[in-house]
Amino acid sequence: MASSRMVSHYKDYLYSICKSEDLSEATRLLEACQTHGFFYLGLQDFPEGETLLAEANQLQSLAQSAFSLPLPEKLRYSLKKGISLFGYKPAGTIKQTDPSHRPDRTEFFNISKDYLHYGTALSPFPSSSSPSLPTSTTTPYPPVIESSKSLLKSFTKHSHDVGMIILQTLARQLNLPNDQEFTNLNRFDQPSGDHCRLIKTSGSPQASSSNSEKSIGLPSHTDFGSVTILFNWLGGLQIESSSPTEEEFKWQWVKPIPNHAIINFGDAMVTFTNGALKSAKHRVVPLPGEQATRDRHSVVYFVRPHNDVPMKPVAGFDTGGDRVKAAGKFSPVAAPGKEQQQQQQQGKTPVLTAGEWMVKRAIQLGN
Ligand SMILES: O=C(O)CCC(=O)C(=O)O
Ligand SMILES: [Fe+2]
Repeated sequence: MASSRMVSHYKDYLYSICKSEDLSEATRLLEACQTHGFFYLGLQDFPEGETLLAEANQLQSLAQSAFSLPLPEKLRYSLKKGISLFGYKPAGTIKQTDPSHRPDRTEFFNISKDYLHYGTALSPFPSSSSPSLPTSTTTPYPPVIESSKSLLKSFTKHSHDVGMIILQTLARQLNLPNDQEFTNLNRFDQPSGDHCRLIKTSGSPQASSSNSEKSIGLPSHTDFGSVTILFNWLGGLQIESSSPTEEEFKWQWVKPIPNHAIINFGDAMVTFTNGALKSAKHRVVPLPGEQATRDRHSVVYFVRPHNDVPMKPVAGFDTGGDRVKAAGKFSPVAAPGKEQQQQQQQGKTPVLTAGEWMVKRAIQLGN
């Protein structure tokens, strides 16, 4: 993909970009975010980057152990659609976004940052939207995951830090009056949907033939948070081209590059910038060639706006006119409930909070 040239080195480059010492790299970062919504981030040769790479590798091993548990055991930790984003999702549950409604081959564990660091918040959803939610249980994850808590804590903190540097850099590049404009909406110490996701996409002996027609790795979707920091080791990820000339070029491969993270933006950033930044559609397809039968693991960290953040453009992008719908699918303007009607009567545009918005997006995506 064209953005493969857009390779930044963690801290060194990004901090220098923040200090405006490397304007050309910062400009390319902004361009990648406006066009592809994806870029690679080199993590080698810097202590902090090497640490994050090592943590991602260890989490890949953890994923292998966690997914090798028997299905009934994994199902004991299932996330509850529309109730909690966190927990286990079995394969075959996400069909809505695939045009042929093929079942997905991906299972994952969503592990809450708030649970890891603050011991709370199995649900990121504000109690007003879901009054009967449990907010914590003692063992929300299998023992193999629970016993890796310190690794998960470290990975989530380091990944969040990377996300904040990127957001600060973008705020500068977009000439926002305050370069903390985006980071202030994604604070680590606030209750949010931030989480680490461990993923397994199953290979299958028949994967390269007719079976591949009947299932898909992970259907086309946009992420709905702010920044996604993704580590994968096998191919299969594709993004929708920003300028497809012909149908066969509609999807572009995003191959893993050793020692790099893949960064992409989610729909929250589209909302905050009223469309100036892009959240690209992406999917995971059955692996090409000799990789076809191999199980594929990914490790992800999702930075999401904290629960009480209003989902509306930030100062500078709030033109007062029409608001862009993130991914063309879902407008963060609230459906007129009682509170929203009151706001409308007062001449205000009703706006969902990030917590409320994420419930709707999660249900829409089938998880
Ligand atoms: O596994 C991958 O490479 C992509 C995963 C992904 O897009 C997601 O979890 O949202
Ligand atoms: Fe994704």
